[in-house]
Amino acid sequence: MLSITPTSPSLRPCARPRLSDPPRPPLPVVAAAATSRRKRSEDDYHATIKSLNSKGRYTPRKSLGQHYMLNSSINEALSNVAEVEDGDVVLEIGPGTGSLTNVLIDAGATVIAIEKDPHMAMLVRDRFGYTDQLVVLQEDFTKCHIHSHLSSLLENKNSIGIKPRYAKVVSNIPFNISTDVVKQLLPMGDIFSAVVLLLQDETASRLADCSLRTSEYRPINIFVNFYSDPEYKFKVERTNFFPQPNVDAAVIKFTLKQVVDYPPVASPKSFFSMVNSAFNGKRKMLRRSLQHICPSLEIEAALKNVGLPVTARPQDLTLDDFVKLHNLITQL
Ligand SMILES: C[S@@+](CC[C@H](N)C(=O)[O-])C[C@H]1O[C@@H](n2cnc3c(N)ncnc32)[C@H](O)[C@@H]1O
Repeated sequence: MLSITPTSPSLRPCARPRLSDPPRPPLPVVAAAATSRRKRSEDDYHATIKSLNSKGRYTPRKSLGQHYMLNSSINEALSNVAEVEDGDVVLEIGPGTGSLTNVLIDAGATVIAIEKDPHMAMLVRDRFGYTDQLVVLQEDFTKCHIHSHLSSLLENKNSIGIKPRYAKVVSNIPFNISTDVVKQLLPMGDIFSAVVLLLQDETASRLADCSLRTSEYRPINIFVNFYSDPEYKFKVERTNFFPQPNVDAAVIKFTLKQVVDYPPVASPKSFFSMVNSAFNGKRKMLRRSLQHICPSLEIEAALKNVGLPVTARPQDLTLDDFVKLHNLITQL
């Protein structure tokens, strides 16, 4: 006989939307999702609305990119892409109502969640008050000292009695801080092994697939490939969020390189300064845009040495080419 429990999503007492609720979005679609590890989904549309109403704050804040995930299978897929397992330490940026946090805690992780909105920080603290697997910091991620927060957690033994060597990042972040998040986290291969993010689809595609000689090829592509191996995982339709954004999203995984595996440059700072100068004069040939580093003739000789034409422009160079060029012209 079929037994129905109060936890069946469609029968929970909170499942009735208020009259003020916006129309229910169409059935969410995920282009690809990993196998679900949990038996039930708690954070659907009704649960999200109930959660927002519970603190007397129903209207999501656009300035904070508050688009809440309504599809637990996508949260499961994010966790699976990061291979979150018992004893992991996971950083979550912007937990919101805690739908992804719920899945991460369920997978056995200790989560450090950084939430800028004080109401949402309070909400998520209340929701998971029963467990010591969650630390909530009410801070702006772009301004916080993430390294020191994480290092102290990694020094402790985890729930299965070992000290985890690396933490992971798993987050559905506000689209407007994507670049800041990527720039801040990717060079942290000393504390993170993987960074799995739900980003705007177009941004995820641009970061994962950088084709030479296109207008999308930018210094950020050199940066991403210097510090990580990026992989576009799957597209997430906009109908999966409340409120619905104007664009689709996608999951991207950055497997972080450890410091010993970074391309061999004497100083990443001087390397990226050269790359930025090269792209600042995008239509200019490198023999002109890098003239402030050394004379044109020497740049031409270095380009030939790398196997490139003397007329090369920044969008013609791979990461490897940039590394060779940098090492040649800065060691002259
Ligand atoms: C796209 S929502 C995702 C919420 C939740 N993770 C989910 O999947 O439903 C982004 C969350 O990030 C928070 N947020 C926005 N800017 C932030 C910042 N600079 N630092 C930390 N959290 C931020 C927002 O308040 C919001 O809760």
